[in-house]
Amino acid sequence: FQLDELTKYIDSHQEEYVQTLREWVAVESDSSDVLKRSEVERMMNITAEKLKAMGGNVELVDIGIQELPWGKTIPLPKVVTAQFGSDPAKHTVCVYGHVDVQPAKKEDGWATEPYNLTDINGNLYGRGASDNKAPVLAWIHTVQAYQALDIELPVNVKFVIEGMEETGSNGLDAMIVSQNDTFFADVDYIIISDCGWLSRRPALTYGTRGNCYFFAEVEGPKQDLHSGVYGGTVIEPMTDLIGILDTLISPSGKILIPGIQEAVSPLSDEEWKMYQDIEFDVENYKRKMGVNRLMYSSKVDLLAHRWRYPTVSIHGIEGAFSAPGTKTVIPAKVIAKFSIRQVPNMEPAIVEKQVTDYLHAVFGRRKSPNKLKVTMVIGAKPWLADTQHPLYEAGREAVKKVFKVDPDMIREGGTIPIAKTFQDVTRKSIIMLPIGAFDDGLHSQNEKMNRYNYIEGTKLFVAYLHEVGLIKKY
Ligand SMILES: C[C@H](N)C(=O)N[C@@H](Cc1c[nH]cn1)C(=O)O
Ligand SMILES: [Zn+2]
Ligand SMILES: [Zn+2]
Repeated sequence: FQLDELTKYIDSHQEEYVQTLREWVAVESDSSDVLKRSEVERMMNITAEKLKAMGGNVELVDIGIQELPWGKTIPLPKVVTAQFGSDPAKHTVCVYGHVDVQPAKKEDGWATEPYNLTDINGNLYGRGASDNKAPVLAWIHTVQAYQALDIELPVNVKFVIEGMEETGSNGLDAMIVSQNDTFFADVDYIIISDCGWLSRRPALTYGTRGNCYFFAEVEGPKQDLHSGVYGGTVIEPMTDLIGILDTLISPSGKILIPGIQEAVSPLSDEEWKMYQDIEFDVENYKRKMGVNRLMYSSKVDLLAHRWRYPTVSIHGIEGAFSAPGTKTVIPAKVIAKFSIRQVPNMEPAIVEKQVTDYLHAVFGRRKSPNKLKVTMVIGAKPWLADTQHPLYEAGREAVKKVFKVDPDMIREGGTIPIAKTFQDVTRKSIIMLPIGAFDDGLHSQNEKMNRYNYIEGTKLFVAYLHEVGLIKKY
């Protein structure tokens, strides 16, 4: 296996790889903002063109429309599929990734322009750099490196690249179902590189949490009111909303919604031991976040609550006054956005009912004349893999070859909404092979991808394809 040759090729092309990442980051492909939809479309076209230029069999698949909360519809961004090689004697892997991003504005507190990739001491700052543009590019460059050196690909490689992951992968489930007997028929394994390591040690990821994302809307007066003129006489929607939000989770992190905590299996002795053996520097974790105390102090508790217990997060309130200044208004309608990260044994449909029933019961006790509406807008399931599968063995070997260490076996607290659908519909095995660093700041200000992770990650992918090619084909 010509790993040295491929490694040299990757090293000598790193400036070109960074430049392509710069071009990709410059596209504001924020899928949560419908006004940016044309940018997401542009990003899908750029991705398709890149794969076509490499000789792939590429399609832009129409996945229908998105229903917006206010009754309108808009087309969903097309999904890019591509294929390199169709040798029946080889395994076929399907690499999944996304090229949409979370929102970002300089005034959120970025030190650099979020859509202008900026290299500071080998940190490539930019929205979507780590989540998930660089890892997608690293996979594309992997195929390109094999092609450029005229080294036969050890496996057939397919790609599924989408533009709606950050809003729950709308439309992708249906596409997988409809193409299960066509595009996915000859796929043996699915590879996802959309998460990060836990420390400086490379890792293989075997689980993700799901996410149930809710809107809770409280509507009262027909329009906003002067708080001096009307305050004290009107029952304020915001007060109702804050009141019910405060009943979701206790200050010590206990979820108060009946049925949620009860569905979760306790940590087994084996898991406890595994977590205990993982390298995880709690002090560094706190320092990186800029906090002096966490919800738990032990490493095992922290990892368990990050990976395999559910949690509630409150993200924001639409309609609330949030600009600088001192506007004295009583908002007429406010919509809270909160989500529950769930774990195996929890079902989004059941969580939806538990949350809706509970909030209506709590709201009912307030005897408010205002109206409450609770909607679950994303119901993404958790995912768990079999770490004894040859895909993981191949991962361990590839990490050892490239980084000269054994990988950590970790779970991811975040969600890859489509992972469980891939598993259930295609019945193929999945591996998550992350290349992001532990401190990349996904979804946050100053997101970055380390040049080191980007380039060494590409080498890892090159080695990984070789290892998968060695798995016995029955
Ligand atoms: C882990 C992955 N890179 C990611 O950031 N996923 C998002 C997906 C999501 C879940 N609900 C809405 N979007 C995440 O975990 O927040
Ligand atoms: Zn992602
Ligand atoms: Zn993300």
